[in-house]
Amino acid sequence: MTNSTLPSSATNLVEARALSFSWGERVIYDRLNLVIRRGQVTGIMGPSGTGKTTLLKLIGGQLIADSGQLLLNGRSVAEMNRTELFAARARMGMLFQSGALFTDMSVFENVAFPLRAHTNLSENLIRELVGLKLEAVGLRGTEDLMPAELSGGMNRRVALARAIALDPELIMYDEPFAGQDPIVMGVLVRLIRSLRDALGLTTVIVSHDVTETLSISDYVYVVADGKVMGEGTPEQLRQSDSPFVQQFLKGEADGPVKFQYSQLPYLGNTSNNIQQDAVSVNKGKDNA
Ligand SMILES: Nc1ncnc2c1ncn2[C@@H]1O[C@H](COP(=O)(O)OP(=O)(O)OP(=O)(O)O)[C@@H](O)[C@H]1O
Repeated sequence: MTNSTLPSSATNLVEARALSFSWGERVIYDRLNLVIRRGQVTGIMGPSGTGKTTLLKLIGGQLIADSGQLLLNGRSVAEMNRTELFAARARMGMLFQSGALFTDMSVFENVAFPLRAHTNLSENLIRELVGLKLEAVGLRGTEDLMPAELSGGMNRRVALARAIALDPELIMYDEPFAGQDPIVMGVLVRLIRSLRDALGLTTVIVSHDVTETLSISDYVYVVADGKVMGEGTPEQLRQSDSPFVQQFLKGEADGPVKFQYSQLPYLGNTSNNIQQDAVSVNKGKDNA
């Protein structure tokens, strides 16, 4: 088979094809196209509220597109049954912004949690694997500590060890640097990169921390107004002549990117608005 006849899933673990998604009246994605290439670190950047977390939920099959497709290993997430979705999710590690550990469980139990939920491994093997994952994030020996005894940065690293417990093929980080001091940020940048290098982990980072995301990514999408406004290697993006991209990279408040919550006119806190919010929250598209 020549390269041109290979299916796109040979190189692309995830593909969004003309993907549209709205919360109520609010359009989050309007025929979005992007790919997550195997073994690469892909950064997805955009102003707050553009729908970066929503995209991770679409990839994880917790939300389903209104139209277009979200392909995982060449298969449409919308067409997977519950068993297939459960299996696909077991191959994904997610590190959410809150990075929440179970506060009433030790570090060991936190990292062991996905192993217990998804496998029938013996207690000895679980102990071995938890040790290896903690080693990978530089925290071997912390097994018996409780989350409250750890610093914020250590908490995040334990959450990372938990996210890689099942040797995922894809790991997704939602704002991994948010609220961390520069030293912890540096540690996380190196850790994310070294996990990619050591395990060949396909990695997605959604973030609005420009410097860190550009320093870590092989390929970056800048998303705003439901579309890809710019894409390329970090170097290509820095040289982009798109005003959107330049405004975003430089963190300027004035320019083509609107840094406001909603493009709908402000109507005051009327009961209509409250009803509208309730409708979008209850829209029932959650597939979790
Ligand atoms: N369950 C929901 N019901 C209604 N609207 C929602 C829901 N979840 C998210 N939204 C809206 O969708 C938009 C995108 O949210 P999302 O969390 O994906 O953005 P984001 O880019 O990750 O933002 P941030 O960078 O601030 O975390 C926001 O305007 C948000 O209010």
